[in-house]
Amino acid sequence: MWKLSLKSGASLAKNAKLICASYAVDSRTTSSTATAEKETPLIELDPIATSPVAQSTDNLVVSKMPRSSKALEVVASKAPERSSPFGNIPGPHSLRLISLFWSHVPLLSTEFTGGALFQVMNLGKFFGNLLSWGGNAKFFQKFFDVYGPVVRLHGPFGGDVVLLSRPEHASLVFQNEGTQPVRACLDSVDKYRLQHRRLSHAGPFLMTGPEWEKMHHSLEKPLRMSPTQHFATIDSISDQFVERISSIRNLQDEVPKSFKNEILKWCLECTLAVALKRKLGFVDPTGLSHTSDPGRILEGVNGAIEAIRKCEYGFHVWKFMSTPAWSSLVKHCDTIDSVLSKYVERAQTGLREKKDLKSTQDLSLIENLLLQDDILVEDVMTLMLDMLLIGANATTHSVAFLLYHLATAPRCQNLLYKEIMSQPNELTAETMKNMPYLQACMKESMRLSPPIPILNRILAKDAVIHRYLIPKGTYVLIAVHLASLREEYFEDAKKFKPERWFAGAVTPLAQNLQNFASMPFGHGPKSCQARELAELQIGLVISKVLKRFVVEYNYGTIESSNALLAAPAKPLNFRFVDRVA
Ligand code: HEM
Repeated sequence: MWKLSLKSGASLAKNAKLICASYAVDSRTTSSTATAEKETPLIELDPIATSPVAQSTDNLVVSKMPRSSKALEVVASKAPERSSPFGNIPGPHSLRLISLFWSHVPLLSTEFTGGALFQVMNLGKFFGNLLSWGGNAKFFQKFFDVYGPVVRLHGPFGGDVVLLSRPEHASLVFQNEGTQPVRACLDSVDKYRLQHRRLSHAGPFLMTGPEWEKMHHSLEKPLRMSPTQHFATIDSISDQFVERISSIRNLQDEVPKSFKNEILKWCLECTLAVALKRKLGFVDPTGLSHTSDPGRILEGVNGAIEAIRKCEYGFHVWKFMSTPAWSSLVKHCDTIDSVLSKYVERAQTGLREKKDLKSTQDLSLIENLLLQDDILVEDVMTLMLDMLLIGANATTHSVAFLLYHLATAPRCQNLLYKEIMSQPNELTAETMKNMPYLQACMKESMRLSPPIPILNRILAKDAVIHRYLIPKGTYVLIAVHLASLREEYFEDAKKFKPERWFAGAVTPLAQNLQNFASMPFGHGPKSCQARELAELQIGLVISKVLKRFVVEYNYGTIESSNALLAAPAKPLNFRFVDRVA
């Protein structure tokens, strides 16, 4: 059905070869950087070995992220004989000065440097515009433009941060992460749970080691089953959302500027429907009362996200004294917790009353977890909070950006509409798998606007990256958004071109590189556990919306905001025009 542009494939294949050369050079031992550029690659990568796992849908294939790349493993096994010491990695002097100053203050940790980095971005004017805030996650590019592909930010006590963006460098970090990778994030949430609430664990996003593995394992089956198990509920919530769009439009068919909140309500309803197996009424056609349970959760989620952003992206003073942002975080997380605890108690009572429980098939996600001996009730609570704060917000932003990209690419919107109309009237989890253009649109939108634009890891082992020896324990930030916008990996990188994801559009080798250049759901054992659920929710709601409306956006370009969770930086006053039958 869909034909592919092999022209772009040829050019990407050429780029892929160049990048292969750079893998080889990175992992080799050379004393001179100058001669390295001229050397031929040590290893010719086998395109078959590097072919990504592919998901076949008739004659169309949309490539999936490979769990690990054999080609990259081969490269990693070539141990370097010589490398440049960590201290040689270039980085900004202004941050070095700041770190010296702050090292006199008895606080901080590695995350301080991350916090300072974002703080300094806001103060960019004091640093000759070098660090000026670009309005979105692309600000890292300024560091790479000045210091090259590997940048070191100096931490006060040696807890330095290394910035990376190239896929070949990211892949080396992932190869070194082992079976229990460590992701450093959200110290404020960590403190709220472990110190303020005195819980035993910090939640699936923040946990590490064997405790994380246990939680991860417990979540695996219920999350894998949830797209089929809860399809009908998500389907009906999405129908309600379409009705809500219809009812909140003005005479010009535009929805209010606060439309993102409407998407969030749809998403919270879907997320809690999976968690609790009940609808709470977020997408009520008559609107939401502030005092209702869904109203309080919505306010709590919006408030908590804003408070976490303030805590994480400033100096971490809240670690030592209460600040307004910290108090707000506590207040909003407590609110969500108090509402949700009621539902968890009901689930516990319900389980006690259920006699002869033969199958877990019909249980909600939290019932599934409550039945497991080694999962505490407080773990279930933190999981739900993580799902609402991080999962639901990431899904909301993905829907918002996909609507925007389709609105500004009418040709693609039209092709997708045709694919939707070629499906049976009632969509199912199975028929949705047979919608390759929809899948390609989702992939392309998340490439251009990933909801989580920066991945991070604490290095589990020493690694040689770009011939620098980076020690175990270093905090590494990977600006995945930047890689996905580079021409070496994606021709016409800034354009929305879903067709680029079809099998055969590029060589398998180039496709493998693209997969490491665009990682919206992360990579490896710590990658997103709810990817299939999130993709189903997004695909279903977009299909329903496009079936009913033509979507337009008339207010220019929407960039991503500068945040851990990248949100659309402008109001989403889309125009939804009824399709003429
Ligand atoms: C489009 C929506 C979503 C995106 C783009 C997304 C993306 C991500 C990313 C980038 C990570 C970190 C990966 C890494 O460090 O390698 C992650 C982790 C995770 N996500 Fe998602 N996510 C989405 C929706 C959801 C939803 C709806 C849920 C829950 C219902 C969820 C549950 C999780 C969990 C539990 C983890 C932690 C996995 C672990 O560390 O064991 N995500 N997600």
